[in-house]
Amino acid sequence: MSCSVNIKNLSYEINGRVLFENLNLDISHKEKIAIVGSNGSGKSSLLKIIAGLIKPNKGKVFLFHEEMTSLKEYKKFRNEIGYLPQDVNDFFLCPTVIEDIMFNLRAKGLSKEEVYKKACLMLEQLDILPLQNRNIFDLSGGEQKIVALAAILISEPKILLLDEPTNALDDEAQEKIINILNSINKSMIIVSHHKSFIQSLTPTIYKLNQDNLKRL
Ligand SMILES: Nc1ncnc2c1ncn2[C@@H]1O[C@H](COP(=O)(O)OP(=O)(O)OP(=O)(O)O)[C@@H](O)[C@H]1O
Repeated sequence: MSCSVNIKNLSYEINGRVLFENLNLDISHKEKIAIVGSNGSGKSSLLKIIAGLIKPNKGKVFLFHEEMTSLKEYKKFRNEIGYLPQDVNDFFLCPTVIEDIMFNLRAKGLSKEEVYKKACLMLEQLDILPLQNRNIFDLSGGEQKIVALAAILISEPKILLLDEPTNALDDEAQEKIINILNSINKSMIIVSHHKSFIQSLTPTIYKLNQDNLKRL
């Protein structure tokens, strides 16, 4: 089976505390998996390693069968990975919602008109079109989370790494996110404490527990 992400014997420790050791995980092309685990077990750290934001102490990460030997190596896959951090405060690059959502596609050289149309469509899909001219930093935490997700989804990355995507979202917004993520046929790793949310997205759930990943 073709794999998007392969993790081999990954170990990570921070401040002398081992978060995981010799961890292995394979995520197939277009497979969705969820990772659960108690607070501080290392779920966000694992996602950051896969996203190329921090380096593991040991082990290998392969993206699309290519080994990521250094953080620099991730550059060529920047457009293929959509990483939603748990805390989106530092995520945004532009002051207004519409500018931020348009940023990546504009940077790729697409015309302003084309990108604006796509951005409005994405905002409409997520039911946040009225927010388009708002200053991002005036938005609520939940609104910011949906805007960040819109900014990721518009670039159509091949792998989505979503850290607590429903954190701070009301029931209606959660339902919308579930529908959108279910309609996307991409590889996804979803970290969440929200059981029913996870179950509505994937039957493949792993628990990060006592240094290793166990399939539930
Ligand atoms: N930059 C850092 N400096 C020091 N300690 C860190 C750092 N990043 C993470 N940690 C520690 O590593 C441990 C794992 O953190 P991580 O955020 O990966 O856990 P988590 O499973 O995602 O937790 P939660 O479910 O609470 O979000 C925690 O004890 C955290 O305090």
